[in-house]
Amino acid sequence: MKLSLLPPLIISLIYPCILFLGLFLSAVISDETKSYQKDRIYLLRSSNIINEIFAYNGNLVWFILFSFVASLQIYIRSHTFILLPHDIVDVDSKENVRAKLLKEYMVKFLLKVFILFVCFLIIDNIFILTGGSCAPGGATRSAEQCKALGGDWLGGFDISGHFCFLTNISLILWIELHHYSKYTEEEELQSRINKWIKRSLIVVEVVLYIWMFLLLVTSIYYHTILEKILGCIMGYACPLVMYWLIPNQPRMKSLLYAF
Ligand SMILES: CCCCCCCC/C=C\CCCCCCCC(=O)SCCNC(=O)CCNC(=O)[C@H](O)C(C)(C)COP(=O)(O)O
Ligand SMILES: Nc1ncnc2c1ncn2[C@@H]1O[C@H](COP(=O)(O)O)[C@@H](OP(=O)(O)O)[C@H]1O
Repeated sequence: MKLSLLPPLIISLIYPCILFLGLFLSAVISDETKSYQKDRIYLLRSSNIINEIFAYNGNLVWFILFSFVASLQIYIRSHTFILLPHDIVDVDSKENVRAKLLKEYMVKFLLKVFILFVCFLIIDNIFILTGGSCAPGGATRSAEQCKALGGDWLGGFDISGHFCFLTNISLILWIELHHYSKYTEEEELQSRINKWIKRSLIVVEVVLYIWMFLLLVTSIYYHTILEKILGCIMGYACPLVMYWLIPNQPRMKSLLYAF
């Protein structure tokens, strides 16, 4: 069963499930065992290559995958116009569809950047306000910049950036994959999709599963319970705005989206 065929509401339940599974495992595994495992098992360390590539460079990974899925949707939706008899659809409407969809995806990208910027502004300032800082003596108020400066982000209430970030970027891709799967199914286009596109979509889903794995590790081995729960809740900021708030505001939807 392809997860992307499930309704977005069902897909969005994946992340609380990962959180609570991790919280359960974290509760049944002793702190000594968790500490021993983090020291001995490479994939549980903060410096592991999967965390470095898919979390710390997650924005680049996400941008590549989002650009692919967006381009695919723009192509397939305007391509469907080409399949219709020209007396129904003229070239202008095909170009018009492409322009509208391009605008929609540029807006979605900007919204993701802006919403994550606000989320991490909140996370980092709560950390600072609760006594946290970048050590040694770093003046930065950003966890990301602190890490870039080689500092240690210590001492405050540290809402999980991994849960906030990876849940947001994953849900955007899951919902776009759902829109694509639903459209190709409705238009009976599956047989017309070449194997390279199908293989590329599998790569997108593999990355989504890698992000799920990272979040399970986060939930078992890192942070306090409340830091993870709040991080997971903040993980719904982008999908709520992009796929619920705007689509349910007709004027905003017509201004910002294609249809
Ligand atoms: C017309 C459409 C309307 C759109 C709305 C306005 C659009 C305007 C666009 C932008 C507005 C200005 C916003 C400024 C953006 C400046 C660029 C940024 O700073 S975006 C950065 C957001 N932050 C992230 O993406 C953080 C990613 N997080 C990480 O990489 C973290 O290191 C980690 C989560 C992987 C690990 O966290 P840590 O706590 O362990 O360090
Ligand atoms: N799945 C995971 N794998 C490895 N390290 C993780 C992780 N989830 C969180 N961490 C580490 O836990 C710390 C806080 O993460 P976050 O706030 O993003 O949830 C970060 O370590 P550092 O403090 O060494 O950067 C981060 O790398």
